[in-house]
Amino acid sequence: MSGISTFYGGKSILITGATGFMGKVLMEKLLRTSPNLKVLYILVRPKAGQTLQQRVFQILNSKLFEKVKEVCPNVHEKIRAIYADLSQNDLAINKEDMQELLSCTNIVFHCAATVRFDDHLRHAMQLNVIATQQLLLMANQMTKLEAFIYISTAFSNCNLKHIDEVIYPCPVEPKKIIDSMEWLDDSIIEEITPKLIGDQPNTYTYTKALAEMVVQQENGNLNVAIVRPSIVGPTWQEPFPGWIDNINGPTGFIIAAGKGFLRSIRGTPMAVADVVPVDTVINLILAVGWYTAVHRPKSTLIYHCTSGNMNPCNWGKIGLQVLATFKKIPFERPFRRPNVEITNNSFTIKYCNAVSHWAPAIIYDFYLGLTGRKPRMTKLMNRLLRTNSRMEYFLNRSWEWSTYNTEMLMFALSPEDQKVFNFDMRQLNWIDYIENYVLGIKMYLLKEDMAGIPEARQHFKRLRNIHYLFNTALFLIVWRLLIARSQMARKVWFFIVSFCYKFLSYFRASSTLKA
Ligand SMILES: CCCCCCCCCCCCCCCCCCCC(=O)SCCNC(=O)CCNC(=O)[C@H](O)C(C)(C)COP(=O)(O)OP(=O)(O)OC[C@H]1O[C@@H](n2cnc3c(N)ncnc32)[C@H](O)[C@@H]1OP(=O)(O)O
Ligand SMILES: NC(=O)C1=CN([C@@H]2O[C@H](COP(=O)(O)OP(=O)(O)OC[C@H]3O[C@@H](n4cnc5c(N)ncnc54)[C@H](OP(=O)(O)O)[C@@H]3O)[C@@H](O)[C@H]2O)C=CC1
Repeated sequence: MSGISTFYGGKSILITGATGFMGKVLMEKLLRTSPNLKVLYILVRPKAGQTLQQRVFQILNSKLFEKVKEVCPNVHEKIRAIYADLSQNDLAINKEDMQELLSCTNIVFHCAATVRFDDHLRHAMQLNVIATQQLLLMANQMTKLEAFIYISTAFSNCNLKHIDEVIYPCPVEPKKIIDSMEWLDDSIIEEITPKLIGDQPNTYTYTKALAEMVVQQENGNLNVAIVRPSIVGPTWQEPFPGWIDNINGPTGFIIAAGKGFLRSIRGTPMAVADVVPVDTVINLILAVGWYTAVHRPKSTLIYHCTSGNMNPCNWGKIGLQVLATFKKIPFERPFRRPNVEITNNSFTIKYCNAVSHWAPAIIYDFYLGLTGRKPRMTKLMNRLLRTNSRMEYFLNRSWEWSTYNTEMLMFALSPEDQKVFNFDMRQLNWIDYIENYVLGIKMYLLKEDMAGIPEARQHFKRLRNIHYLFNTALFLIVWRLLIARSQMARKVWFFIVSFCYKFLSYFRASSTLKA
């Protein structure tokens, strides 16, 4: 039996962000490997017209939880959804619930955050920093608490090139920024944001760095650890490969490429693509929870969950593999044949933007307008290019993260735990992973039927033929115009035709002689 699974048995565990991408995988793994855990408290807010219960019901009835139900049929009873809104100062948890949390919780996994790069600093501060402070305040009053695990990001110090598993001080103390949020109005905050965030690329990485400082400063005597994953991708192995449910990070680009909207991405092909599978991240988080509670390290340990140092891949390779996979597993009804170049060449970018992005979008919108439908392609193109510009910072740089603590933890695990809670990135085969990534997007995000693949392949062939036909026609038209207007073009044309004629005559003569 796995020691980590046994450890979580009988425990009351509080998870924030359980309805998010990583939170769902965290709940799934906990319930599947420790079905005898006491209770999972999850802090949830109502959303999109759904109550807390409806949201939980929907999650538990999704494909992700199918295996859990086999080992833990009473899974619904194990989850206690508690109303909370992390954007409110007291987290909006009612008194009775608060009492129960304070007296029963053994472990806290704090995953909730706003992961938008361009959030208003006030909102990002509230969610990522102030809510973390509030949770620490609660944690300090939890009588049975064994460990508090904060999920940060490997990019919280992306202004540095080499990042160690330490907390780096921020230029302005988090407390000062928190205080200033109370009296500064939104427009002033907007004005001073670039100055405050300094060499951080956005409010997300900035507030995650501040939150780490808050965790360090306000942890009292708690057993605290911080996990820093890099770019989290779909599941690698568990509960099945390729599961994903949002379009963050590279996923949105893969969809836009597969549907034929996106033809070029501004980035450096050789830059390291530090993607880590979500199940690997969750395995590390659970191992960290166990280690922190059982071994009680004297200081706050930080664990990097990255791939670049152990098993690097770059954006260029990912792009090529994604394109190769589209041939095997095409998306349905693409706008054009998928073909993407990741480049920093400004001529190529400008050419692609004009010819491959804006021109088809404008023509298509014109066609939609003519046929009485609402134009939408130029709007979509605008958003895609804006998203690319927001991600550019991460697509043009490579970082080195040290992973001593993560490696130390790997050795601290029993052989059984190393298997059940595997976070060894060296074992990842990128080709298989990317293939499952594309497949997962098709099945779980786009909800396309696999039975439609032969038809999609036919559609691809038609698009390819249209592409060749269009290019040939374009070439002939341009050439015809050139010949009509330029003496030089006529000479070149005459030379090519006479060369071909001579070559053919020579070929025919030599074959007649042989016969
Ligand atoms: C052959 C293809 C090969 C492809 C491979 C190469 C691709 C390389 C991509 C590399 C990306 C690198 C990312 C690195 C990130 C590292 C940072 C650290 C990791 C983390 O800790 S955080 C988790 C990740 N966070 C995010 O990914 C950002 C979240 N999103 C945002 O911040 C905002 O959405 C964004 C991108 C700033 C856009 O904001 P805005 O313009 O206000 O638009 P909306 O949010 O309202 O969305 C509008 C529209 O766009 C869709 N959308 C959102 N995100 C993406 C996306 N990543 N790709 C494509 N489309 C996206 C969104 O759904 C909306 O569509 P609607 O139709 O609903 O209007
Ligand atoms: N995904 C990635 O690539 C990476 C993520 N991380 C970190 O991992 C953690 C989880 O990320 P991920 O799962 O991708 O993020 P998601 O955006 O998928 O999930 C965010 C979670 O936070 C919750 N949340 C947001 N606002 C509130 C609020 N006001 N009140 C209550 N809950 C709220 C969301 O709830 P709701 O469903 O109601 O919106 C959701 O459950 C974050 O801390 C992030 O910084 C770190 C590195 C990379």
